[in-house]
Amino acid sequence: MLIIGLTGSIATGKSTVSSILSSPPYSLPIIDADLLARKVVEPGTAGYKAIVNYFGPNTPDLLLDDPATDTPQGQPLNRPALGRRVFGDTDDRKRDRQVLNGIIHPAIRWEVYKALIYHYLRGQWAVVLDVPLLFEAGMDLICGTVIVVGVHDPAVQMARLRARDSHLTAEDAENRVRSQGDIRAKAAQAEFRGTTTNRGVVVWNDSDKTELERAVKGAMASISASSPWWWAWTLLIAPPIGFGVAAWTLLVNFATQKGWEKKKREEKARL
Ligand SMILES: CC(C)(COP(=O)(O)OP(=O)(O)OC[C@H]1O[C@@H](n2cnc3c(N)ncnc32)[C@H](O)[C@@H]1O)[C@@H](O)C(=O)NCCC(=O)NCCS
Ligand SMILES: Nc1ncnc2c1ncn2[C@@H]1O[C@H](COP(=O)(O)OP(=O)(O)OP(=O)(O)O)[C@@H](O)[C@H]1O
Repeated sequence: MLIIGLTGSIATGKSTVSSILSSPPYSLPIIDADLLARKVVEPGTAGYKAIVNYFGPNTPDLLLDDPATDTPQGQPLNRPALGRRVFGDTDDRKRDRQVLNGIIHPAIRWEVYKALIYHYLRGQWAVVLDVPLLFEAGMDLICGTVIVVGVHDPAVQMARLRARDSHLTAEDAENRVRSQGDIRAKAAQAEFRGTTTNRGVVVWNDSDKTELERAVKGAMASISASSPWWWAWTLLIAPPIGFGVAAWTLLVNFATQKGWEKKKREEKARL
């Protein structure tokens, strides 16, 4: 089964690409990290308790004060309030973001592995792993292909973000955009994996949605040509081959990650 990592920056169009890929003619299953990130912090979970313990004492509006949303396990998190604590580029925000990531990411990873096993056993030829922080969380390691969805103009990205999330102030939106790495760096990292082998694909989403659909169609034509459905069935029917291929993918991705880190270090040293 081919694992297609789908990433980008905030509001660059990952979910839009996800919904294209989940519809015909592709009809691929989607594992959405943003949804899992919500599931693992529902009232009563270990993630919820850790967040309330750490952020509760100095975030008075951390929990929703609305009887309609209360659960027997407690009041749900007030996500915009938590967002204001962790998005931004001051040292405090960065530290708090690291703490939140440390609580949520291991739980998301576990949910992702369970979902991957489920789709593998169902004989899917490919599955889409929609993870905004795919590279940052090191999840590119398990992907056969990584698609980065990017927008060249930050003003377009900001306008789409504010049109979609109208509850965010201009400052909240700025802080969210600044909390993510530069999209050009993510695109370069995908290209470094190898565009000719389809291990890394960049889809630019600067124009309208019809243009985006066309770009996705082009990308999927070459990805599916290099990983046909009968290959997924071979991997399922012959588990030793499946495990061998998975181990090989991990090894190649690990070497690529190390190569990328070395390149970044050398570039930094030259400055
Ligand atoms: C801070 C939270 C509560 C804000 O929730 P809210 O509903 O307002 O936003 P939502 O979850 O829809 O996120 C919107 C976008 O923000 C970006 N984003 C989310 N978390 C992070 C993060 N830790 N660092 C950088 N960008 C992030 C992503 O592009 C995401 O798609 C929430 O984003 C969260 O729990 N983040 C930590 C978990 C995480 O890293 N999620 C991303 C999946 S890997
Ligand atoms: N090509 C496009 N033209 C116009 N609007 C677009 C285009 N692509 C996406 N959008 C809109 O921009 C907004 C952000 O897109 P989307 O939700 O897909 O981004 P995302 O990368 O998944 O965001 P997030 O990181 O916040 O989850 C949505 O309202 C979407 O409908």
